[in-house]
Amino acid sequence: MKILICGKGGCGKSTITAMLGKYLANRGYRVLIVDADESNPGLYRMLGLSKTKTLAEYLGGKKQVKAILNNPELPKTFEEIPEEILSKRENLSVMSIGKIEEPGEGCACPYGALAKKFLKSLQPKKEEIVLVDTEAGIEHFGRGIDLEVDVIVNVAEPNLESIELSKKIEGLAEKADLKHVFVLNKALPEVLDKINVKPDVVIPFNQKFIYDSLDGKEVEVLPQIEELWEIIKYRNS
Ligand SMILES: Nc1ncnc2c1ncn2[C@@H]1O[C@H](COP(=O)(O)OP(=O)(O)OP(=O)(O)O)[C@@H](O)[C@H]1O
Repeated sequence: MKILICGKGGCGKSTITAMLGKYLANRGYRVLIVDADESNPGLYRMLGLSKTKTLAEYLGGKKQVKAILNNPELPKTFEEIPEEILSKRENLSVMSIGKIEEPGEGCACPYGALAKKFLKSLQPKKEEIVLVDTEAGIEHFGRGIDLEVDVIVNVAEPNLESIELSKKIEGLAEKADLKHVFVLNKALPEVLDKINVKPDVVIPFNQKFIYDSLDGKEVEVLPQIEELWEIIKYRNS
């Protein structure tokens, strides 16, 4: 199964991706986390893993990626993914599509196109799960990355802008006939009375995440992730 995690900037996409990845790996699934956010540095830290070469670097850099996109030979199975782009712990792996590193290096579109082709090519087996952590906003819908996954996890935090964006994501997912799960993250007591949407899963505000982030520690899996996984499975059945 391929699952994409999206939402407004800072709503907790990487935190939820990391928690879900760790939870599923502990349950015995083979998990591949694909970092498709061209600017996000936090995901590897949250998993307690170190960074590796990106897929774009492995292919020879951005210029090379543009050429390869016309005729890509990309992995179809987990086994075909080059070891040097994977950071691993037991049955949990993480890889990155490509990062913006230099001022004036141009837009991230080639990385978006590469992410789409990579996800289209990769066909996970029954006990294999691919989790895609996207960049903030809805650019990935425009790029068609969402069309390559089975379920979308739409994350919002309790502020008007984040909830409005999640409603837009819900509308786009419905238009494209995509299965989706709505998660309200960083929820504070009584916040549900103040918002006009009903989340599938509510993840509470957890002060420990702030300290863990400052201390460079990996995230601990909250109990609500089990509920999230049950709903994902149900929506995908
Ligand atoms: N449930 C939570 N309670 C408290 N803090 C949280 C919670 N979830 C995430 N955070 C914190 O919010 C911040 C942003 O989280 P995260 O990096 O996961 O968001 P993101 O949506 O991936 O961000 P970006 O859009 O920059 O990629 C981090 O400091 C993280 O520790």
